Amino acid sequence: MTVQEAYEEAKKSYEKWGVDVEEALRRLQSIPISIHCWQGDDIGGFEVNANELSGGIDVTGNYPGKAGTPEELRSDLEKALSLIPGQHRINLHAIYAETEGEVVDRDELEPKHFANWVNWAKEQGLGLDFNPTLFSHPKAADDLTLSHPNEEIREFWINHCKASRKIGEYFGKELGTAALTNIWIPDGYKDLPSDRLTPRKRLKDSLDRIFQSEISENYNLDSVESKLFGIGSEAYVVGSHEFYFGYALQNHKLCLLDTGHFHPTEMVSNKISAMLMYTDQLALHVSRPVRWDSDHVVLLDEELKEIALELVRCDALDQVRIGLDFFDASINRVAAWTIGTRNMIKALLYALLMPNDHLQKLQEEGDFTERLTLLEEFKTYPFGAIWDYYCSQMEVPVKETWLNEVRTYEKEVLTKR
Ligand SMILES: C[C@H](O)[C@H](O)[C@@H](O)C(=O)CO
Ligand SMILES: [Mn+2]
Repeated sequence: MTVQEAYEEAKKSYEKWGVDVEEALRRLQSIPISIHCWQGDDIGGFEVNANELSGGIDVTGNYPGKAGTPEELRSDLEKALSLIPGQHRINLHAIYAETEGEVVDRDELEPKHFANWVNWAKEQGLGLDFNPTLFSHPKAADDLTLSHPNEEIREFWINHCKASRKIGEYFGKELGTAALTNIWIPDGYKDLPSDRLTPRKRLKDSLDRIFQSEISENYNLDSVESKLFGIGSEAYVVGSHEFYFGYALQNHKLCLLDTGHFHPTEMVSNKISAMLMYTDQLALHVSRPVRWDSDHVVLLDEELKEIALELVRCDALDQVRIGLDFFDASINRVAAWTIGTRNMIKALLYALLMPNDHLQKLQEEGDFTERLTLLEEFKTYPFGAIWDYYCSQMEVPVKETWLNEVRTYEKEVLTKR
């Protein structure tokens, strides 16, 4: 059976339940995923005086072929993008600035240091998102930044975040699509704090100062990313979920939920509808924690499907900025991007193909037997045939054939680095 024939058959099964498959595919095509550039070089970046990775995050593995220059990173991204259906965004960190050999400290970064990224994004038809980098720097050596008791250090990081918002604004203006500039800080303590409040007061003050200058939301949106713990901040994290959700609500910012930043049994899928009662925009870092915030490559697992289902059921696809955040150096990095991003898109397709209106009605009527029956039976509906057809329509490889392209790229490009 051809991909087309399998699709036609599969389509009929979904249509029996009133699912508009063509509309689902049209909708899927319009959802951009923000792909994190840092999977390509183990969060190394291109600073002239680069420092060791810090901030309580870690990349494990030593797979050969890591990108060592901006050109290599862009080439690897292009390869991954050629295997992923749809038009997407690339998420950059400040450490990916290109300063032509000049040492430019982070508080002095300017839009011009990202001009090559912008030109490349224009050529590729991509949007760009941004993150100030508040780790891997001598002024973050003690893993304290925006909550630092030393005013000079805190000021340095405030200025870095202000500079970052201007870079986000520049992306938005140049590319015609608002950048999301996301602040994540490592601040916290390894052991029990004797004062939880004072660092949080300082963080709030820092954020107020960072966001003082108005930037049009047509160009830049700001998000704040919470965390539960990191390596070296096991006992206390200043920017906790409650802290940032409150801040985001009060200051009209986006609260960013990283799926690896909660207790192991606490599910982000269960938070989306609750938070959307009080805010009209959210952001996600989809990751995969294994025992801890390990940032494994995203799988098409139950939680990923549940997140996608929530976005569809809440009609929130235009309200939630979907970004990825994983870094695995134990496998081919282009394959890591491809697997994780294809899985995110697959989960969205899975959710769009559910008879959601009917399932909602069943719940309202109290028919939990049919609700459970359908939720389970749809797991084995011929979703794969629709996915294959989507890939072929979007001119990317069908099924696992994309791996041949990665293998060829590895042989011809990556192993020669
Ligand atoms: C590199 C990223 O900014 C970082 O992973 C951050 O988003 C995070 O999740 C830290 O745990
Ligand atoms: Mn994250």
